[in-house]
Formats: sequence, structure tokens, C-alpha cells
Amino acid sequence: MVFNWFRRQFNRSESPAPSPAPEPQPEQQEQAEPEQTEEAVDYLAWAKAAYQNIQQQEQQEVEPSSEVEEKAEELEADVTPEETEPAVVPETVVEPSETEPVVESATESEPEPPSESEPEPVMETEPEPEPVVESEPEPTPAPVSFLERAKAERGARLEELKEKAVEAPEPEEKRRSPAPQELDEDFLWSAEVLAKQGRRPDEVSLEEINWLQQLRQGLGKTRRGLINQLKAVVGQGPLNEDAILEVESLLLQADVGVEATDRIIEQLQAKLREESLPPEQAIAYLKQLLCDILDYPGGKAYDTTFAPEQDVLNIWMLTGVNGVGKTTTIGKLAHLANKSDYQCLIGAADTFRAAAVEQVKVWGERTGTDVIANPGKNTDPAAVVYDAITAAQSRNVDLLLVDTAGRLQNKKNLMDELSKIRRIIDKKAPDAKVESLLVLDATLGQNGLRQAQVFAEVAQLSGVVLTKLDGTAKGGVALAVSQQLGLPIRFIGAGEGIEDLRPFSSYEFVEALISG
Ligand SMILES: Nc1nc2c(ncn2[C@@H]2O[C@H](COP(=O)(O)OP(=O)(O)OP(=O)(O)O)[C@@H](O)[C@H]2O)c(=O)[nH]1
Repeated sequence: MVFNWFRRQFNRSESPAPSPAPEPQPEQQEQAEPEQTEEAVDYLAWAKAAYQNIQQQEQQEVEPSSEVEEKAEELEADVTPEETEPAVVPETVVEPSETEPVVESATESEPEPPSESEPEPVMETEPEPEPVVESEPEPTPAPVSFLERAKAERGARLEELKEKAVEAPEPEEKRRSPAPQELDEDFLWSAEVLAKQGRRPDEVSLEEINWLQQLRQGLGKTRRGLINQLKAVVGQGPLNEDAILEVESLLLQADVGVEATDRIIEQLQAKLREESLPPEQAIAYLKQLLCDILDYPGGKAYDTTFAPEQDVLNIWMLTGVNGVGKTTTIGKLAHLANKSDYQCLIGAADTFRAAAVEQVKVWGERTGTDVIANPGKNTDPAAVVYDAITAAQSRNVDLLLVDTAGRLQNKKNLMDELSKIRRIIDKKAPDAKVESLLVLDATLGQNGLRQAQVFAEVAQLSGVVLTKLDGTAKGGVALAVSQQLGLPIRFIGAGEGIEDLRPFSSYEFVEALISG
């Protein structure tokens, strides 16, 4: 049984697992409008049924027969170390030239915006000491020339990057694996959010519940810093001048941005003048306002389901400044696609940085996705894209994910490169469904939007992936993205783990922000 994560439903040809519990179900099981079913559904009963169903699913999937279990235990001893090791990637094939800029750490937490004048860091600034022949404990021949030394350093650096790329997600995966131990408050909250969207208790998985909890936890800082206070003010009735100022400063602090803030205040004020709403209804109205901003970016209506189209090659180009989580996003998207039964391929077209290719390969290994890369020096990213499309076409791939360079020396280079890639795509795959997704780091708040502006000018952007929503008090930037950039948010990342990225749902986002 395959759950399509993009469409948030089981694939049509397959029927969902039979419901184990004859508990009451929501009256409206079809695409119900959020909130409409509120009174009709007994959420506790719904949550219990979902809980029971998940436990049964987990038992079926996780509990092996005693024979298999023994074998698994035997194997575990051998397999565990491998699992904790970073995925093995082929020998480094990319040999950047001496002139090619060397990468900063993949785990760099404070990426800088693209700068026209800023020089890229050069190899000589690498912090690692040069290998000294005398102290080398390994009997390997010591590198003698500058090039050999540089190669060795680069190899060590890449190994470090590979380790980092797989180390971080692990605790998340471990945390997620067990079935829920109790029907706790977190579970009840997630169940209610799903039930209110018309979902059936026999159709939800533990992963969905876990994701909602992750989102809710991730947005905790924004919620505590902003929304709780906002709720208190809005719940008091008509907004007087002081209340307006307070709401305004709360929204701006959460990086909601001036435009979206003005819009929220205007509409709230108008509504509260019109009728005096009890606090609960005022909050419901506020939620609706936020959903509207997110669902109609730039005033335009977008299809809220964002999934690879059937029977056509889908090409998703990922753009964004280094460090925002582009590579990680590609890995997570490949994982999501594979899980949802799409045939996926990755094109490593960030040839500007050698390590970027290696990082993508690590994610390819990790997710079982082939990566098309060019092993030559200073390769043309458009040529990589050409090869990737050829491979995708011959392999009947559904989704080709293309990694692109984030920081070229200047805007013109970036523009030239992205438009060349686009030309190749249009020529080589004229029927493909192309999406250009900008990856934005939520922790950068409004600064991230300034970067976005540059990309919006050079790439034909069609959507945004908002990463690092976990642990930031700037979750309000999602509203600024919709309002200021006029682009729909397609995916959100709330953690470093492979599972920590999901299609964006304005309803779930706003619930996690306000009612979480
Ligand atoms: N907390 C958190 N960290 C994230 C998220 N997405 C990515 N990261 C981390 O952000 C760091 C940078 O991610 P990358 O995927 O390497 O970013 P990039 O944009 O490809 O940058 P370069 O590797 O420099 O090209 C890594 O440490 C990731 O684990 C997220 O949603 N939450």
C-alpha cells in the first residue's frame, strides 16, 4: 500500500487498510472544508480509532515472525555499524581545477547572501593543517606536490561533509520509528488537525502524525513569542489604537513583513468593527485571514496540491543561496518521491562547487536515487542537465530534481547560468512540466526575502521551499513570502532528518502556529 505524500492520499489503484476499529467516523469523509465538520465529529473517538489503526499497522509492519526476528537480531549486530556509517559514495570523480573555489562547510549555519563583489573563499583558507610526511601514521605515500596535497585535503574534507550529511538526520529517524506509546496530547492535537481536513482515521499513518507533531514543535518558538500574545489581544474584542500597535509590532517581530501585517490589521479591524466577535470566533477569523494570505499568494489562486504530473517528465529545478538547505531538500524530496512510488532521478548541476556534487551523491546513495553528474573539471551545468534529461527520458523517470549553483560571482553569472539551463530544458524536454523552486531559509527572515528577490529576477520561479522552520521565532516569514513574493510555498522543512520535509498545507501550518 503506497501513500502518495504529495497528494496526501493512497494511490488510487490501491485500497486503504481496513479500519480495525468500528469507532465513529467523520460524517464528511470527502474533501471536507476544514472546520465544517467540527461539531459533527467526536475527535476523541476519531483519535482513538486512528491510534488503534496505527498500532495495528505498526505491528504488522514492524513485528517480524519469531524466525525472522531471530534472523534480524543476528543481522542487527552486523548491520548496525553500517547503518550508522555515512553512505559510501564512489571515489571522488570530480576534480576541480586549481582555480575553482573551494566550498565552505555544508553545515554552515549562517549563509551569506549572494554578493556581486564578495570573493569566494579559496582553497588556501581551509583550516585543516597540511599533511606532514613525518607524522603520517598511515603507510600511504605522502603527497608531494601542491596539487596532490590539495587533492588529499579535499578528499578529507569531502569525507567530513559526507559524515555530516548523514549524521544529523539519524536521531530523527530513530525517534520516529516506534509506534506511539500513548494517546497523548500531541497525538490528540495531530489527530484533530487531520480529522478537520476530512481525513479518515483508518487512512492516517504514524508518519503523518509525527510530521504534524514535528511541525507543531518546530513552530513553538514563533507561537510562544508571537501568536499567544496575538491571541490574547485579538480575543479581547474590537481593536483600539493600543491593540493595533501591539498586533503590528508582534507581527513584525515574527518577520511577517509590513505588507502582510498591514493586510492582517486592516481586515481584522474591519471585521471587529462590523461585529463583536467572542474570542474564539475572533481567533477563527484570524486563522482564516492567515490561510487566505498563504493560499492566494500575490492575490492569485494556486492549486494547493503540488505533485508530479502523471505520464510526463517533471523537472524541478532547485535554486537558492548556499547553506539554505538546497541539497538537503533535494535529498528529502527524492525520499518523498521514492516513498510515493515515483521514479526519481537527480541532476547534480551545481558544478560551481565540487563538494556540492559529492553531497548530492551522498543523498542519492542514502535515498536510493541515481545521480547524474559530470566528472570533468569546470563542467558546464547545462551539459549536466542535458545528460540528466537524456537519462530521465530513457529510464521513464517521473521526477528529475536538478540542483543548481547558488552563489556565482555576480548576478549576471547566476542569470546566465540559470537561463542557459532553462533553455536546455525547454529544448531537450519541451513537453516536460518544469518547476523552478526557490529554497529559502526561514531563520533568515526578511533577509532571506532580499535574496529571494535576486533569484526572482533571474529565474522563472514558480514556488518556494521554506526550510529550517524548526527552532526559529521567524516562522511568520511564510506570510511574507506569500504576500511579498507572490509565490506559493510548496514544501516546508522543519528539521535536518530525511523525513522532515513535507508538502505545505496552509491549514496545518496555521493550526500549528495558532492552535498548537
Ligand atoms: N534545522 C534544520 N536544518 C536544516 C533544514 N534543512 C537543512 N538544514 C541544515 O542546513 C545545513 C545546510 O544544508 P545544505 O542542504 O547543505 O544547504 P545548501 O543550500 O545545499 O548549501 P551548500 O551545501 O552550502 O550548497 C545542513 O546542516 C542541513 O542539515 C531544516 O529544515 N531544519
